[in-house]
Amino acid sequence: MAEPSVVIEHVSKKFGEITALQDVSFQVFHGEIFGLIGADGAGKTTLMRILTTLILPDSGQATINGRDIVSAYRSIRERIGYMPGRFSLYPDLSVEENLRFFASVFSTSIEENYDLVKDIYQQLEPFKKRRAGKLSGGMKQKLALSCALIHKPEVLFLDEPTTGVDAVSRMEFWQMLKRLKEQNITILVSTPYMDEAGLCDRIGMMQKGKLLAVDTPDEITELVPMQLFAIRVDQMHRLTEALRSYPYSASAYAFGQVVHYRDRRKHPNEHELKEFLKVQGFSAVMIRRINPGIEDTFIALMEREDGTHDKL
Ligand SMILES: Nc1ncnc2c1ncn2[C@@H]1O[C@H](COP(=O)(O)OP(=O)(O)OP(=O)(O)O)[C@@H](O)[C@H]1O
Repeated sequence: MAEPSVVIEHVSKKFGEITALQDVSFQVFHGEIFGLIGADGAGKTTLMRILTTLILPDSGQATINGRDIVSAYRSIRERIGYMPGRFSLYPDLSVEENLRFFASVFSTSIEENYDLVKDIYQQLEPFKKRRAGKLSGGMKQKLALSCALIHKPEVLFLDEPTTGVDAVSRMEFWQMLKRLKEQNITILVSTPYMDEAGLCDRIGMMQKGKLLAVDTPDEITELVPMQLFAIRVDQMHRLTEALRSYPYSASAYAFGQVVHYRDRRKHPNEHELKEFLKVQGFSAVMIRRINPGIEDTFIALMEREDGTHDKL
């Protein structure tokens, strides 16, 4: 097992009455891509801000490559890169000026660490005189990543780097992260996209300031044993509600073109379920057994945490 790079122990943070983080503990290993997933307000940004030494935790501790985030904040800042969720560039500076600025803050130059950003920055070079504010979403994101990397950080913190970015740029971005990982950079990245969660080495699922689970994408889907069905009918808009009223229903939610239905019996009876739906007036009922994905597991864990159903 690799050595831990980021160690978080019992970190809590409140803003007035709001609990942003509650007793969060986990580790990120050297050279790992660790994904934090959670809805808006789950506490992902607060955790990133604590780890990047921008705000202090109320309690608990954390270290980055052995350095304490409170007492050693200066040396940590030299060793990490941070790409905040909000636009972090200077819109009136050109592409090149932005990168030069971030390099100078860390007393380095573009030339000195060009190798690390070359893959990414090459794509921006034709636009290097363009003002950052005038770049497309995907290009802004590449520039922000270049700026976060230009001082050759040991650990990279990326807060929802692909939000609002088109699908192709999202894919390219993840390929870049894989290449950075190969250079032994540890990456902690938050994302609201479940398909991206599947690209991480391990993921942490967060809800309302709590860490619900940490595991590899494959293993995490085994955390909540469940029998899941993908169901399609002629009148999809009524289906979720009808399934929720079925006496054995644990949960039902729309999932793309189908509804994912979880039954709370050990050995659910598909035939009965089909009959029930027919009596409810549905036709062309198609029921398929499926294995839970990351999102299904996350929903099940959230429901369990919320106590919205105690049937699992
Ligand atoms: N400076 C602050 N003052 C007051 N409340 C805050 C502050 N920062 C965060 N919060 C609250 O703490 C909770 C966690 O917010 P946080 O931004 O960490 O969540 P998040 O998972 O990153 O979501 P988002 O994607 O919306 O940023 C939210 O309820 C938020 O409103």
